[in-house]
Amino acid sequence: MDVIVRPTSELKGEIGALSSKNYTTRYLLVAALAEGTSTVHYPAHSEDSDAMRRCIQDLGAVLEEDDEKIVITGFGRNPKDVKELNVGNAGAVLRFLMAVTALCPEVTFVNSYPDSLGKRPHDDLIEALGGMRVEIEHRDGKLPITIRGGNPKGGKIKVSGAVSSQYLSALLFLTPLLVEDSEIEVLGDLKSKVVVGQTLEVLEQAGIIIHASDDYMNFRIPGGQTYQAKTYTVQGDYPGSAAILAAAAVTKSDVKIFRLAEKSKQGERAVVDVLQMMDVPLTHTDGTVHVQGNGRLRPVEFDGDAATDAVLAMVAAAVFADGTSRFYNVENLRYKECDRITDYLNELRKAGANVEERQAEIIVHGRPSGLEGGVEINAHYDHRVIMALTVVGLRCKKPLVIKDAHHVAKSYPQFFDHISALGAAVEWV
Ligand SMILES: O=C(O)C1=C[C@@H](OP(=O)(O)O)[C@@H](O)[C@H](O)C1
Ligand SMILES: C=C(OP(=O)(O)O)C(=O)O
Repeated sequence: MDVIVRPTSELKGEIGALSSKNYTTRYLLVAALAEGTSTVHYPAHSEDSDAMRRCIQDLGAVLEEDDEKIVITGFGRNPKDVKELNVGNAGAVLRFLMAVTALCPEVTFVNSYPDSLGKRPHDDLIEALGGMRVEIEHRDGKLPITIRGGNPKGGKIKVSGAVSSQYLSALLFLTPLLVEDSEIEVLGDLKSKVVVGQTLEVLEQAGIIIHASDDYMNFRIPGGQTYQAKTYTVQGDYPGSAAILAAAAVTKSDVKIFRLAEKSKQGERAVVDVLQMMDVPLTHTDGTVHVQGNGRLRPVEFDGDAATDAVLAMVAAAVFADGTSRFYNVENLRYKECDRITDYLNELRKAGANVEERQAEIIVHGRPSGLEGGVEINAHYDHRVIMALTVVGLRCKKPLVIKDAHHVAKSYPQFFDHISALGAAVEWV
């Protein structure tokens, strides 16, 4: 399904933030790894969180849910001997479960999104697991992937963090369950380092002990641990809310988003600071971000690795700034649902934006007078491209048609409902 985004000058109203995708996937997983019954309040409902829900059920967790919570009885360190798992298009879910299914005799992860997740690399995790007595069959580091485990070993483990932090997080979920102690050394750079903080926070809440160096490059994990059954509450999601905040920043607006904790470990919380640096009038108190935009923005320079899933939304805002913005240290955006540098900038250019790419940088020459628009946008299966181009469409002179906009449901199925409730002229066709 496609969406038409028509020029919209004003946004007004209040919404509750969607629930965090990254915390939901983590809480569901630690609940499944626990022996006993855990409760997750306010879980996200999106394709990615549903993928984790489906897979842990396939692996033997028992779930009961109502509108507000999921009650999960875990399988502990004994997942069911399942033959096949389908994670949809969810990268983090795939990587976390590639590690956890090392406890199973043989599981194949199918390739249901050949043009998106099917193109993403998993070599660094495959290599690390390979050194842990796990045999892996794969197509050049990509899906479909078969994991033959059963009795993985700990000890000294090395993993590269240069492409994704998800490989390290995956090993942090698995290693506490191993018989022996483990030491994980991260090789090269560690990208999206802040997300590892979310993994450690959740592991600690689940009663797991991990000794981490301050720079997250070395870890000591005692073996033989048990995940405890607990009650968790999922916080609001900054990466999805970043798109709504960017939309409020590029229009004349009076928009409030509730449930965005000031003290969150989500790196994308930085979107609030970045918009402030861009002179967008806003306040952030008691978990509410209140934007009173006037459509005028100053350019900004920002290390995007600190807020990886909000970069596209911030770039969309910078498209209308009165000068040149630069988002650097963002190479790993190339290894997401699409190449979020080349593919995304091509779509922005179609709409009329003046943008340049480097291997690890996005440069935006702002056009405060707005863009021409009047074109069709290829979503590249990417929810964040869809949301960012919606922001841009609000300030195009002619409508943008976003093809296959239903892929927004990967993280934020209610996105178009929320933005239209604020007054954006968007329509499904
Ligand atoms: O661990 C996680 O849940 C995630 C880690 C990040 O990926 P990378 O570490 O690959 O950048 C982020 O972009 C993704 O949306 C979710
Ligand atoms: C990249 C993302 O997710 P994943 O890596 O889990 O597919 C995202 O949500 O933007």
